[in-house]
Amino acid sequence: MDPNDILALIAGGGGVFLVIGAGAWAVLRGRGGKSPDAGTDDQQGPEGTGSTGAPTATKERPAAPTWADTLSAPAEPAAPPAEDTAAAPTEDAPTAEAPEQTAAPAGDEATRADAPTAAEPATAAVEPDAAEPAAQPSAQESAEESAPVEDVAGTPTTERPSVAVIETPEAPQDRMVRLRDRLSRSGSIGRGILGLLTRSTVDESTWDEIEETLLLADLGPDATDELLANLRRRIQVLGTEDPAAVREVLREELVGLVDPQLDRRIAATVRTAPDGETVPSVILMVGVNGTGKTTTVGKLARVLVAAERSVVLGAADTFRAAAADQLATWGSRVGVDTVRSDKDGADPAAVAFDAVKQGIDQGVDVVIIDTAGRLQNKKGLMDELGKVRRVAEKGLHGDQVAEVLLVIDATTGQNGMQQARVFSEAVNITGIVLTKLDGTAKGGIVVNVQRELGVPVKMVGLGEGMDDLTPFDTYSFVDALLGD
Ligand SMILES: Nc1nc2c(ncn2[C@@H]2O[C@H](COP(=O)(O)OP(=O)(O)OP(=O)(O)O)[C@@H](O)[C@H]2O)c(=O)[nH]1
Repeated sequence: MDPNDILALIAGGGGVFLVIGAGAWAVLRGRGGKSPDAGTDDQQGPEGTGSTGAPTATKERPAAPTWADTLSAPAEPAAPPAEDTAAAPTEDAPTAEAPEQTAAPAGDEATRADAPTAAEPATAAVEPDAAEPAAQPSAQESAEESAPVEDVAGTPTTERPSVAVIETPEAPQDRMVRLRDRLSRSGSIGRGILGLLTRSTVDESTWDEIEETLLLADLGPDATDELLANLRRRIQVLGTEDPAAVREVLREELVGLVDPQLDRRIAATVRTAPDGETVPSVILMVGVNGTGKTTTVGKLARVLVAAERSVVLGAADTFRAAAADQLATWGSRVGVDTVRSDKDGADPAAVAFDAVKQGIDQGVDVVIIDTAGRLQNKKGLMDELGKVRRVAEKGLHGDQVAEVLLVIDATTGQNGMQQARVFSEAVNITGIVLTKLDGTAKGGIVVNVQRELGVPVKMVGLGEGMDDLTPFDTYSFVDALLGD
């Protein structure tokens, strides 16, 4: 992106925060050169400037990440495939291991872009499990090995798009502007709290009201306690006479909670498998039915096509017959093939296998697999998602699924959080897509879900439209919460 465009974007979004220092600008320019799509319009680096992430260090505001930044996760697989079910916890013992692994290390974002570490989200969630090495397949795997997948899948078919009607997705900058608009329209945590904090007297009942506001906004108890403690401390020193200063304190604290340091990139290019073969990045889309999985797969396919990545879609949501049609329609609009079964209720794992196979045969960058979310209990969910993943990986020449993105409906509050927990215990999630953020005033769920699952929100859905998907940007999000 042209530097003037970046400035225009920032200035258009929030004059209050026009504090881009020369250092931040230099970092932005420097990181632009590392974009894999250098020379295109979208060259700023990912959010986070290499600052420590402490609230007081967030005055500088880097430009929002573009799709080019977001689709730039390291392409090389770091480890042999893991066994999901081996690592999965029992019904009574929720796991806490995924969170630490997937948070990006604090430090220089620009360095990480060039030198991926094992702790990065694109690879960390598929670390080998010592208890059950991939070289010793389980009984379940052996059974899967001996059963030809076509038997359970029906005949795999590929829905080929008509070439005449391929659409061009909207530019990323426009999405950012809409993100701000829609969030600020849907109400704001920040405005309510600011009103309370700038009262002439901020007493205990005021703090109680602030706490209630934060909890109602789905921030979650831990983050609420932390924010309250920090605000109390800082407001005590600062006083409440200067509304602009109070607002800045609140902004800094919210930015710290949302955490600009998290690595929100998505693996979306071909990778070299352990045996030297070139394979696509496989993205598994999981989540409860109705959260927006199929829609998000369609939107993401558009984004990828706009970024000149080749894509195959896998309709592994075989529970709902219309889901495959829905997916094929999305694909056809941007010239992307959809692999599906001709049999209702076919084995989703077999469809995933076929999609990966076709992706490899066609030499595409990305295979996105849509899954069903209708599972009665955690055991069923683990079995199904574990199998989809394992079978998809059978064709990957020793590589692993690159991303498992959990789609969460932001309007579902605590219910959505509970579902998110179950999914993250069933399969190692590498990132979250928060949909329907356009329809809720409860933006606090971003903080809550990141803390709870230990993985970053990577994208947000802002409507039912084809281009209503955007990379998540901490600073735009916090500005939107604060309102203008
Ligand atoms: N407002 C809004 N609606 C959305 C968003 N994302 C998806 N939807 C809508 O949510 C509804 C469900 O979306 P689907 O993509 O079918 O959900 P799914 O998770 O695939 O559901 P199943 O196929 O039943 O598992 C549709 O009406 C979508 O248009 C969003 O970001 N904002």
